[in-house]
Amino acid sequence: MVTFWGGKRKTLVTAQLHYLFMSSTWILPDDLAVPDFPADHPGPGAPVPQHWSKCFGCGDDQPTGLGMEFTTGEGLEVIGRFEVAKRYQGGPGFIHGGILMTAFDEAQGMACNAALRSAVVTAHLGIDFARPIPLGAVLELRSRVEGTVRRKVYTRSEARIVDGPLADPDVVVGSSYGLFIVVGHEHFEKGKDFVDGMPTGDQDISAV
Ligand SMILES: CCCCC/C=C\C/C=C\C/C=C\C/C=C\CCCC(=O)SCCNC(=O)CCNC(=O)[C@H](O)C(C)(C)COP(=O)(O)OP(=O)(O)OC[C@H]1O[C@@H](n2cnc3c(N)ncnc32)[C@H](O)[C@@H]1OP(=O)(O)O
Repeated sequence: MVTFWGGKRKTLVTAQLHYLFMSSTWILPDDLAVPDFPADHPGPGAPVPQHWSKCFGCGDDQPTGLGMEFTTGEGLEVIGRFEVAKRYQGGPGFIHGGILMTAFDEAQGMACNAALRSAVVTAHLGIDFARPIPLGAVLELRSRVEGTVRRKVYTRSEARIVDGPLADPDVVVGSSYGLFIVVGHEHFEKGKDFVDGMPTGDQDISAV
């Protein structure tokens, strides 16, 4: 077992390193509050809209991006999918680790947004790479909010290959834990001189 301090704010992270199982454990705070289930939640299987069209993770107007598509899962879970394109190659034949991390970032951010209906940004993200993921694989990421403390949102996610090469829905090929922070519109105001495109959308949070 390895214990270390992660992030500039010293989030305590304990990683139990095993070779057979996904095993990192992120110690959650004792005062974690579980968010209420939104009254207008559509139930499992409903599409979750992109949060804005130019997003590298989910945007449909971002040709080099991941193009992740999301649906609601059971409870507060969201399910994201994308195919590992050839341009995401790291080692020969396999996904670049940073691409998988990007996908986890997006998926956990979407889980926050679906559960809390608030804009969030990533403060800290941890990842376990459990299996090599081949080009052409279709990855499914299941993500959820574990709880909140003030503006801090604690999230978790697992990835599986559900179609294409090495598909096995019973095998977790990677997992992630993350800390997101709820922010207001003023956070994105700081980017208005650099923004590429004009964020619009029917979600209030998309009109950055
Ligand atoms: C840029 C892309 C995002 C575009 C989003 C567009 C629309 C958003 C709409 C909805 C979102 C929907 C889906 C999202 C989908 C994808 C997500 C992608 C998200 C990203 O990819 S986003 C890019 C990377 N991300 C950043 O660019 C953040 C840079 N950063 C900052 O902007 C500040 O750093 C900030 C705002 C994080 C905090 O600053 P702040 O001044 O507001 O608040 P403060 O410092 O007081 O922290 C409050 C409490 O969090 C604790 N805390 C803070 N940081 C911590 C850390 N690292 N470890 C442990 N604890 C930490 C403190 O200790 C305190 O805790 P306590 O309450 O206990 O005192």
